[in-house]
Amino acid sequence: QFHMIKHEDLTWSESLGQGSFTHIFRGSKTDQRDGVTHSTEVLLKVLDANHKNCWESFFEAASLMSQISHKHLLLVYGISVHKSKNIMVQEFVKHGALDLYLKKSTSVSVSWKLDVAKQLACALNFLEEKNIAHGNICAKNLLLAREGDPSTDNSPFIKLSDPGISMALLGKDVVLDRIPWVAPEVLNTLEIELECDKWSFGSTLWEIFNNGEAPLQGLDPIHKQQFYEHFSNLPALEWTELADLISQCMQYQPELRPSCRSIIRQLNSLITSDYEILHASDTLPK
Ligand SMILES: N#Cc1ccc(Nc2nc(N)cc(-n3ccc(CO)n3)n2)cc1
Repeated sequence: QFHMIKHEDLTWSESLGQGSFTHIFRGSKTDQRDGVTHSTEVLLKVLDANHKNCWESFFEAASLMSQISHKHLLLVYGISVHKSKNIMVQEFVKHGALDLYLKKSTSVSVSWKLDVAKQLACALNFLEEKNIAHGNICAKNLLLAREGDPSTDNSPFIKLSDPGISMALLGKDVVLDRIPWVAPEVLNTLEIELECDKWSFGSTLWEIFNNGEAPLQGLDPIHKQQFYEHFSNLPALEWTELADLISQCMQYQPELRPSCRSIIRQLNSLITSDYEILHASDTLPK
């Protein structure tokens, strides 16, 4: 169910960082189509050699992304296995991960952030309709394909990345480090259900409206675990309507979390105009 890409058709460029048990590199792939050689810029995601036992889960995550296609889901061209290297070949998304982009950009507008939130909600709605749980929703896994330009007011465009290695195979320390994105019930079951993605969506909303700042970033794993044991909530955003949506998503009882349709409806009803005017100070152009 996968397109296999020959290793000799891949060119490797610089390292772009790492994820859980993976390294990512910029690169390119060449392929012949009707006798013509095409070279495409790609993102090469390599599974660490010392986590080779995770290769099924690594490729399962990729196959999830290539069995279904949606404008806000990352395109996976295929996989390449060479000696001990397991490689996922993804479309190269121009502006990279949203968390880094938000940290770098001094001020993106409230409507820009809402637009990104709506796109993520649409991607989740699409997955929910197919009864597919993603399991790793966070700003680091939102990729910015188009910046959107404040002056011409054209909007950003994001793509949701692959979920990566499944929770069951990640160590407890990695799972604890994913607090508060990982839903509380997952700590016991290590199983990902649709409701888990709603919890993660709430945490990702918090990140987006806190300019990419990671929630609970200062806490060590023990204190992160206590955050759940004490049924704590993230600090509320000033924008109460948005803070309400985040707390609906981040309810400890999974069945009480809103459907994607409800999330989309609530996002659409958030009036950016008065909020933007009320808080014009923190959205001044750079
Ligand atoms: N400077 C810079 C820069 C870095 C990366 C890209 N592009 C890209 N394309 C993808 N398909 C996936 C990713 N990812 C980045 C983190 C993750 C974790 O999941 N993925 N980055 C573009 C610019």
